[in-house]
Amino acid sequence: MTTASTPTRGDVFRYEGYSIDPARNQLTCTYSLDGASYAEVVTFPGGGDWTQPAADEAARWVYLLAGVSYYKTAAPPVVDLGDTALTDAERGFLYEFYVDGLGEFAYRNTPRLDLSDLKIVAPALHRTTSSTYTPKPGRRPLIPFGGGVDSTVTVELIKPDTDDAALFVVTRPGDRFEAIEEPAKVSGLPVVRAERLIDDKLLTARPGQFFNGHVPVTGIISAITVLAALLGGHDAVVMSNEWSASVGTIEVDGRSINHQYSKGESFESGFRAVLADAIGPDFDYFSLLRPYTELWIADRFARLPEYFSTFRSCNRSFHIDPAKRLDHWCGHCDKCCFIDLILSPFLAADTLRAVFTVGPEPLDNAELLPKFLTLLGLTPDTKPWECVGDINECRAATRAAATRPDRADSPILTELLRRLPDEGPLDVDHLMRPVGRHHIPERYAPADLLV
Ligand SMILES: CC(=O)N[C@H]1[C@@H](OP(=O)(O)OP(=O)(O)OC[C@H]2O[C@@H](n3ccc(=O)[nH]c3=O)[C@H](O)[C@@H]2O)O[C@H](CO)[C@@H](O)[C@@H]1O[C@H](C)C(=O)N[C@@H](C)C(=O)N[C@@H](CCC(=O)O)C(=O)O
Ligand SMILES: Nc1ncnc2c1ncn2[C@@H]1O[C@H](COP(=O)(O)OP(=O)(O)OP(=O)(O)O)[C@@H](O)[C@H]1O
Repeated sequence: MTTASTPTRGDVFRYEGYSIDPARNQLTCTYSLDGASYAEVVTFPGGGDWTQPAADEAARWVYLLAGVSYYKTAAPPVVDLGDTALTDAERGFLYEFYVDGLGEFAYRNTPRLDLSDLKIVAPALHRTTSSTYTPKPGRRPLIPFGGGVDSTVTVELIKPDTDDAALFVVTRPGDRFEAIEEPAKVSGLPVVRAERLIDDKLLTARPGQFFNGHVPVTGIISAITVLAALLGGHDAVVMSNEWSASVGTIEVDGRSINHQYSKGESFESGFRAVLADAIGPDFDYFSLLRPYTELWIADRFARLPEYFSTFRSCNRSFHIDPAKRLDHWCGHCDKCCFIDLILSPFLAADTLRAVFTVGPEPLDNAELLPKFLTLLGLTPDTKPWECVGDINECRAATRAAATRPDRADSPILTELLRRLPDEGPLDVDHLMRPVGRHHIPERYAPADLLV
C-alpha cells in the first residue's frame, strides 16, 4: 500500500539547462522532475579560461552526470534532455551511468526498482570535429584527493615525475573536510578547489519524501575535476581507482551491481572515450592505480610514514552536514575493518593501532569478527556496500598478517585463518604485481609498467 511516507516513481526527469557565469567562475545546472525544480551550483575559485570551447564541453559533462542525484528522487522511466543533443556513444555512456551507476540505489530500494528500460530522450548529435584543447606544456596533472590510502599513494607515486602537479578537492562552499586538509598539507602540493552546492531540497527532504540511496559520486567529482583541469591548463586528471573497484558487489540476474561503479574500469574507459571525442587527444583522464591490487597499494602506503597520523579512509568523516561528521576513524564500519586488514601485513601492529585514536583497532575488537568474515567471503552475506577490496585480497592479507610476530596473538586473525579453506585464494606475491588493463599514458607510467 502506498502511504504518505512512501515515495512513488515519477514520470519524466528533465534537463532544463546549464549556464556559465565567468565573472563568478560559476556553473549552474538546472533540472526538473514532474514540476519540482532543482539547481546545482559549482564554483571554481581558481578561475581560468572560460572562453575556450573545451570548457563548455566539460561543463556539459558536469551537467549531464550531476543529474543523477535529482533523478533518483523519483526515478522516472524517462530522462528528457530537452535541446541538449548527444552522439550515440554519449547516449550509451549516459545510459550506463544512470543504470549501472544507480544499480545499488535501485537494488536496495524497497521495493526494488528496475531502471533497465530507462529511456533517454535527446536530439542526435553528429560531431565532426572536437573542440581541440591544448594544455600548457609539461606534465601538469590534477589529482582528486580524498585523504585516504589510494589518493595518497597516487600523489607520492606521481610527484617525482611531474612538472607542476596539484591536488583537487571538492567541498561545499566555505567548508573543509579536516580528513582531506591535513594529509593534503603533508603532500606539500598546491590545492585547486571546487565548491559544490547540491540543491537544498535534497539535503532537507523529509524521511520518505524522496527515494534515496547511493549515487556514483566519483563520476560527478570526475567531471567537475575535468572542468577545473581545463580551466587551469592541466594535461591530465589522475584518479586513484584500484583494480578491484571494477569487481561487482553482487550479481543479480546475470548483471553485476557494483557499489563502486564509477570508480571502475568501465566508467573510466567510457568517460575517456566521450572526452576524447569532445575535446581531442591532448588531455587524459585515467586512474594511476587501475592495474594495482589493494595489497600493492597498501604496501606502497606503508612506506609513507609521514601520512600515518593524518590519513583517513573512514567515510563517516565525509558527511555533507558537519554535525554528522566524525573527526576520527569510527573504528567499526566495513571500511575501517577493511583498511585495517589490508594494511596489517605491512605496518607494525602498534603503528596501525595508533591510527584508531578512539576505541580499539578493528582487529582487536572481537565484536567485529562477523564483519571480517564477510570481507573474506566466509558468510552467506554479500560483500559490503562500501569501498572495500575483493575476497581474495582480504584472504591474502589475512594470511600475510597472521605470519607477523606482532600479530601472533590476534584472536580475530587466528579465527579467520582457522575458517579459511586450504585451497583457493592467491597468496600475497601474486597480488603484488600489476593485474588487469589500464589507461595510463607512457609519460605517467610507473616503472613496473614499462618493463
Ligand atoms: C558520507 C557517506 O557515506 N554518504 C552516503 C550516505 O549519505 P548521508 O546522508 O549519510 O550523508 P551525505 O553524504 O552527507 O549525503 C546527504 C544526502 O545527499 C545526497 N547526495 C550526496 C552527494 C551527491 O553527489 N548526491 C546526492 O544525492 C545523499 O544521497 C544524501 O541523501 O548515504 C547516502 C545514501 O546511500 C549515500 O548516497 C552517501 O554517499 C555519498 C554520495 C558519498 O559521498 N559517498 C562516498 C563516501 C562513496 O560512497 N564513495 C564510493 C564511490 C563509488 C562511486 O562509484 O562513485 C566509494 O568510495 O566506494
Ligand atoms: N572531496 C573530494 N574531492 C576530490 N576528490 C575526491 C573527494 N573525495 C574522494 N575523491 C577522489 O575520488 C576517488 C575515490 O575516493 P576514495 O575514497 O576511494 O579514495 P581515497 O580517499 O584516496 O582512499 P580510501 O579508499 O582510503 O578512502 C579518489 O580518486 C579520491 O581521491
